[in-house]
Amino acid sequence: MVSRNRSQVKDHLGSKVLNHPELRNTKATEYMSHEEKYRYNLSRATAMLKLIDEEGMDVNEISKVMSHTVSGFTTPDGNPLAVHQVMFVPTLMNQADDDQVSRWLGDVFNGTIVGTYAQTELSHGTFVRGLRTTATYDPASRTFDLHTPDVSAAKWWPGGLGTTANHAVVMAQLYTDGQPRGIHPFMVAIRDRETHRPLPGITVGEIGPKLGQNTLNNGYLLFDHVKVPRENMLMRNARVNEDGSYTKPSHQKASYGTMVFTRVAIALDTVDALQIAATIAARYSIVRRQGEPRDDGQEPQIIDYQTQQLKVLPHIAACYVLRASTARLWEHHTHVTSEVRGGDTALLPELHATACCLKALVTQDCSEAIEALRLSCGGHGYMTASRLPALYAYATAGATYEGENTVLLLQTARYLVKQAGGSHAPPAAGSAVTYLSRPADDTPFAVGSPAAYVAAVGRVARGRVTEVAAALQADRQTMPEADAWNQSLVQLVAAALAHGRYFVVREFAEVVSQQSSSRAIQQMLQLLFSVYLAHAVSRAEGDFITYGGLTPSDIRLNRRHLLRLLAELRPHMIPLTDAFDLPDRLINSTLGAWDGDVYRRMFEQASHSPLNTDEVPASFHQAMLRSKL
Ligand SMILES: CCCCCCCCCCCCCCCCCCCCCCCCCC(=O)SCCNC(=O)CCNC(=O)[C@H](O)C(C)(C)COP(=O)(O)OP(=O)(O)OC[C@H]1O[C@@H](n2cnc3c(N)ncnc32)[C@H](O)[C@@H]1OP(=O)(O)O
Ligand SMILES: Cc1cc2nc3c(=O)[nH]c(=O)nc-3n(C[C@H](O)[C@H](O)[C@H](O)COP(=O)(O)OP(=O)(O)OC[C@H]3O[C@@H](n4cnc5c(N)ncnc54)[C@H](O)[C@@H]3O)c2cc1C
Repeated sequence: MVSRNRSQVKDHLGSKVLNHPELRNTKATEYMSHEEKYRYNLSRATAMLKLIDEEGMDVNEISKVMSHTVSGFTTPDGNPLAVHQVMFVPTLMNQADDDQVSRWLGDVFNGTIVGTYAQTELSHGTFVRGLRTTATYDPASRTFDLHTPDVSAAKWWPGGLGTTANHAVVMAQLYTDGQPRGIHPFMVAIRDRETHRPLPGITVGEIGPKLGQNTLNNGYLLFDHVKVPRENMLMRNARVNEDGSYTKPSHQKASYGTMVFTRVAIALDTVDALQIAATIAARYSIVRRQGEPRDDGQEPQIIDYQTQQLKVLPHIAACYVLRASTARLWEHHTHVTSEVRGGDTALLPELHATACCLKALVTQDCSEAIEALRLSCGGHGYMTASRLPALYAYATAGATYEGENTVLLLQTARYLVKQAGGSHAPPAAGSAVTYLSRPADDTPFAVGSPAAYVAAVGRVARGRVTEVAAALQADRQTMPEADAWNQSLVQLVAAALAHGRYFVVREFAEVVSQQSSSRAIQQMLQLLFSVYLAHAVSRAEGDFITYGGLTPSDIRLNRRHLLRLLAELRPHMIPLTDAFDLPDRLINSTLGAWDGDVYRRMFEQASHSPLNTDEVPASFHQAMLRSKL
């Protein structure tokens, strides 16, 4: 048992979620059927929406409340209204014009309209320009004809589409005046508001079981020449006039804006999943004792094994570092979005590049970390009731949806090599890429100096980007662009990740230096930062020798330094995870409860297995005896 002051849910919104009359009583969902799970998660997601509405929350508050969706409390098997909340509503708010907003938003907020974001098709997800659903404008009837040419162009994946939504923002190839105009968003009613039956010309349903998040309610959707009024194309950016004439958007990728927002939201949100996993593994690692008894006669706590410290502690440091940098990205996104709404798109390319690489870096790091934390809990980490499998399934989905990570890193790399080659508009003041046009920071490497580590991370990023930019430039002289690009793909991805790492550590260095409320807190942040940096070097030693200016001797020193830092961090592990302030009901894990009463909880959860209801289950007589085993 652990004795310390119990952490409280200080956060007002968090306690509103936990104590909401329709949410506070939870049920175990493991043994429910697919349909029962969906009904349970949907009713809880609806209660959350009502809460958001009753409280009149702004986007920051919504993001806080939504962050509970990853927990085992609100919608433990996936939130069927997540895409409504995180993509459909933001798309209307940012891509519909003022008239359209006033036409639809009332019904959205009173729950009459429930939507999804229908972009991906069976045969195209990544290559958005290749989508094949068409929206052909007819000036005579002032309608668009929405059509799915064949089954490979069926929409496939949209969350909430399966059985929940009655509307969709559909991304389709626009044709006006016989000309293709590219991908544009359309507001389309897909089910009757009263009966919920699919409307004429619409085929819709759910796609089937997945690795996780099975109540996200992903669906398919086909159109058979469905007529949509002209006023239903979202017209804040591009316009189609009554006569079919077309007005271009202010930025060619304006219609991709929702994706940028969601990438930022996913980066922020995946750190929540890591915080939960880190809390579970930290608590379990002090409760679990196993091995040859020590002098005090007790078997050792597993956290006192050096290998266990390496499996757990760097990920606690990562929670702090990634939380800070994703929060900064969220603020930056809010700023740039308001500029774009005012017609100034100058900051959009860099926001896109940063959102792409942070979404990729964070989801990759968090899913690897959650898997390491699951393994750190041995056999019991494999139990569903530990919650670690679901957290992994959640985080790893983030590596695919909203832009597959490799593809997003290549978007960032495209921006970086253009910056390095001077073929892009120069970066604005405060840009994250100015380091590419300056001489490398030659601060000598020294273990124990976070500033020296940050400089080395910067040299790796700079070295990676300039090297691949030069290789690409050389290849372009001898082969077609697509071949030259393909020739450098692996190095481009590495360059974008190195740039992302540099962004993250610079942001955290600033957070540490600005922290002035308490010396003790600053020292703790410095220790966490040192662990993160030493671990980052240990994971990419080759890069730090090749580009970062470290010698083999520095590498050896860093390995020892990291292990010393872990031993220094170990006594603070529980306060550092308690500080995430995650109540037991949100964590919902047999291994990660605050009181450490692991074994009793494990037995308690086993008692729910339907196979334990009867001493001899009916299946014994029906299957085993009959087959004469
Ligand atoms: C008050 C109330 C408020 C209410 C508000 C409520 C708010 C609530 C808030 C709550 C939030 C908090 C809680 C969160 C909970 C999360 C739970 C998650 C649950 C689960 C959700 C699951 C969701 C998952 C959903 C999905 O998965 S939805 C599908 C996502 N699908 C993809 O992501 C496809 C990827 N593919 C591409 O994005 C493109 O295909 C492609 C690769 C870019 C190539 O695009 P292409 O058109 O070929 O362009 P290029 O030729 O490569 O580039 C040409 C030029 O354009 C440039 N450029 C390309 N892009 C862009 C871009 N964007 N922007 C700008 N520029 C761009 C490029 O830099 C280049 O510039 P240049 O170099 O020329 O200067
Ligand atoms: C849980 C979940 C929820 C989702 N929700 C939604 C939703 O609400 N709405 C929606 O519209 N979609 C949704 N999606 C779809 C999702 O956005 C796509 O699956 C994702 O964008 C990846 O696209 P893809 O499936 O075409 O992958 P592919 O592009 O087919 O990826 C396969 C492989 O090809 C590689 N590859 C592809 N293109 C390139 C390239 N140019 N260069 C190098 N490598 C490349 C990738 O790196 C990857 O290794 C969801 C997906 C999941 C898993």
